[in-house]
Amino acid sequence: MATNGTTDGASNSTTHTPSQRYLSTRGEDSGFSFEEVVLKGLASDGGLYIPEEIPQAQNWRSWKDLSFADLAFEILSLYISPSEIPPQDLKAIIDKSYSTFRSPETTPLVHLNDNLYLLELFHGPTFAFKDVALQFLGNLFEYFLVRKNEGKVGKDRHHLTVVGATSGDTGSAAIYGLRGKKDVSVFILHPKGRVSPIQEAQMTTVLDKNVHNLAVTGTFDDCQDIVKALFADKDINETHNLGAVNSINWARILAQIVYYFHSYFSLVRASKTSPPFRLGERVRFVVPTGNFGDVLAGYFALRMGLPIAKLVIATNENDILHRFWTTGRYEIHSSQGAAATGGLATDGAKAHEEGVKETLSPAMDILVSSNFERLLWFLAYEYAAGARMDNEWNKKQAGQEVSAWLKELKSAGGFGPVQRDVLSSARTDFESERVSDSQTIDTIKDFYRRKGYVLDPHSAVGIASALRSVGRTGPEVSHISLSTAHPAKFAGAVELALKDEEGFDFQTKVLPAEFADLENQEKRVTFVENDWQKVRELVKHQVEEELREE
Ligand SMILES: Cc1ncc(COP(=O)(O)O)c(C=O)c1O
Ligand SMILES: N[C@@H](CCOP(=O)(O)O)C(=O)O
Repeated sequence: MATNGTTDGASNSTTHTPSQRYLSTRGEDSGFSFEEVVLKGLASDGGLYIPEEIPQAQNWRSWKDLSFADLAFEILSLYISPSEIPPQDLKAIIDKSYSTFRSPETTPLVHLNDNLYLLELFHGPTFAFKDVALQFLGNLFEYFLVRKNEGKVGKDRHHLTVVGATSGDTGSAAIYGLRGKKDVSVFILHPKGRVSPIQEAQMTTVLDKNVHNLAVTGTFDDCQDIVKALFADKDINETHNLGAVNSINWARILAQIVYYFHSYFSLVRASKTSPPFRLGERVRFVVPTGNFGDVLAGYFALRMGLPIAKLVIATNENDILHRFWTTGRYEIHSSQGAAATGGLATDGAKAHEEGVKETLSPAMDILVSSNFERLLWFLAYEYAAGARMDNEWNKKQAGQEVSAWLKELKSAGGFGPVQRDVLSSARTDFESERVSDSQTIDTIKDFYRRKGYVLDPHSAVGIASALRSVGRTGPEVSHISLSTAHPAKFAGAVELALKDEEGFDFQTKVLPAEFADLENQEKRVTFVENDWQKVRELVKHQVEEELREE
């Protein structure tokens, strides 16, 4: 049972509905409040937090004409008890979070052709979909800290030490969500030399005292492992109140559910087909996927009752998820690759070096997708529920099964094949695609030639997958493909695809004014080895310095 935070397990059970109480995917912890879950990030048993129940959006049809912020309020209220955040406060946090977006619709839907639509998620401060959740999470952290620290001074104040790993986009979105905020230090680890120059500049040119960029000699998975090792370390956890900005933090997933509903309603309003798309009709969403956070939010929307026919997972050549949906095995290396190298690599760092491919969609160059664990829990729960009606027993079983799978992933580099019913249940809601770099380039070219539209490489992975999906369903099924970043963030891939196109000029056609001088500005970054204990000491030292200067 939860013991810290503003509410305890006992009072939670009376003031919070089951969808407003949280448990760990590894089964040991339950009964947490939203505030506890947001501030802790990762459960102490190493699991991820999920709501005890997914709420039904009974009135979803009546939300059709709501603004993005009003819709967010309706959806978030199902997961956050008013006894924790009073409705007027939640509304104010949401309004503040989306006031920084450049588009009045926040996440506009663009018609590409026939029944194919692109959901532009990059109109926030850092031009990536991460802003949707991280503007909200930054304001949420601030809200909780102000409340915790009321009337407190000096060492009595609760100081949050945020640690996050990034392959480029989460880092800058988190930094823009938290820069200059009181009582928070932010440490962002990125793989040195493996993020795009604009992404690197977006992060390292922020010179606020509470922002620390660490360039790690390694891959994104190494950075993610360091973050998880810090969360698992009692020492720093007890002294530094670690907080998470990666999608291991439940608030990230929660905020992303909103744009599935919002884009569905935009489609109803702006349908270009005859007969038009009607409220209640089912749609397919296609999601460029790395850490499985974005598409998991779609799964929650589906389970809440939004008519989603399928969620299509679009991976690049780092295709662990596509291989799972194809074979039922979740393995860092494909069995073929393992055979070639004499077996599965069991050393984490070595597995990452050998396994991750550098692609033209670098933000998705991820070997192990952390949020997949959350889906595994729901799959394991359904499997258990098929055999027994006892809800509590089923939850326990699900936690144990997830723990066993994750243990095997760690020790043997993979697990599976999972039970046939588990795989078929995964296939009911999801399909998967793998898109190569050359297909990514062809898609960017093709859409520029046909529509004059410049896709970023991640969104192009989505569109290439969407076209395959349309090939299976026929053109009568509507598809919404998520556009996860502005093309200017990935100049290399975009120029490679379009440099020979007549009249194409990156500076005038793609680059927003906000990026024009970014790379020439003063930067601050610390280089670190791929060693979590060294990172721990650095974090401690820099927080101490920061607090001393206050
Ligand atoms: C531009 C871009 N597209 C897609 C993704 C994949 O999203 P997710 O990790 O939520 O699957 C990321 C990073 O996570 C990203 O930065
Ligand atoms: N692509 C991400 C990787 C981190 O994923 P997250 O969604 O778990 O924060 C990035 O751009 O950093």
